[in-house]
Amino acid sequence: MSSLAELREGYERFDPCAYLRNNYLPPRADFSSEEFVVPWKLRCLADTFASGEIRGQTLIDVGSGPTIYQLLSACDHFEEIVATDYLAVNREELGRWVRGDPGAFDWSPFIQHVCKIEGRGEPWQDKERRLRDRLRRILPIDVHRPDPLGAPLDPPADALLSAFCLEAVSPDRAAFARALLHVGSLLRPGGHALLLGALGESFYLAGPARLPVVPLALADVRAALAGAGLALRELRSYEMPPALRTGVDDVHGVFFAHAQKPPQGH
Ligand SMILES: C[S@@+](CC[C@H](N)C(=O)[O-])C[C@H]1O[C@@H](n2cnc3c(N)ncnc32)[C@H](O)[C@@H]1O
Ligand SMILES: O=S(=O)(c1ccc2c(c1)CN[C@@H](CF)C2)N1CCSCC1
Repeated sequence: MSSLAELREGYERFDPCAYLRNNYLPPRADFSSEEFVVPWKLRCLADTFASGEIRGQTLIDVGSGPTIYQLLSACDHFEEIVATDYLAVNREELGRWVRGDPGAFDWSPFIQHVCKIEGRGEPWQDKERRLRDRLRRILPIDVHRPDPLGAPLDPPADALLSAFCLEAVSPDRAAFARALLHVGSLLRPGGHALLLGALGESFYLAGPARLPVVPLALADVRAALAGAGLALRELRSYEMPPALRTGVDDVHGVFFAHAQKPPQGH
């Protein structure tokens, strides 16, 4: 079993470029069929935001890493997007994309796919510009702290999103549940939490880093949400096809959870 110290040491070797190459370029970045993981994951988010129920001033993304795909549907429904990560190298990579620096990762295939499935005929450049305009803060975070940002978010977020973070930074299921409780404190009463994550994964590679992951089942996700006082609205899962098991990790599936913090006084 890993420890927090081992995890922190592992993340000091995390290479954002290798991580992006492993997960966000072909074969995993395959948009050709709804059966592949990218369309499934982006559709989960697009469908959830399409209702219009989840909206407000601020959405916080916990453990953003060097990626922005997870924010493409959200950015139409919040005035401000706050990205967060533990590593400066990831916050710097996000900053390069926001500024449109040369050499920043090209997310255009993901932006084009989201515009296609949202079905409004929106030019992908418009969505790219809107996310760049609304992604205004990129903050350090540690989900193992009761106050993950070091100070309360004022005002609390109207929505929280987190993708492939909590299980990838927790040594065991109890730590995963505690981390969810900690980040839940960033959310206002009545706010929505959207979680994407790995099922049955025990490790992943990011260049010289080999990171331990706590292998989760759907029951563990349910239990952690309940323990964090978040009422489950929807829980979906996807089985990773053999073609997408490329050796960069041993992920078996992906989950998508939509939960809600009870309104004040409940
Ligand atoms: C597997 S990556 C997920 C990145 C991105 N959200 C995605 O969907 O691909 C996990 C992220 O958690 C970050 N991380 C590591 N330790 C953390 C901690 N204690 N608190 C918050 N984030 C942490 C890492 O820097 C990394 O960017
Ligand atoms: O599901 S993915 O293949 C994916 C995306 C990210 C990750 C994994 C899998 C599994 N290992 C995680 C380590 F924490 C990170 N995917 C990559 C293309 S876009 C949709 C998400």
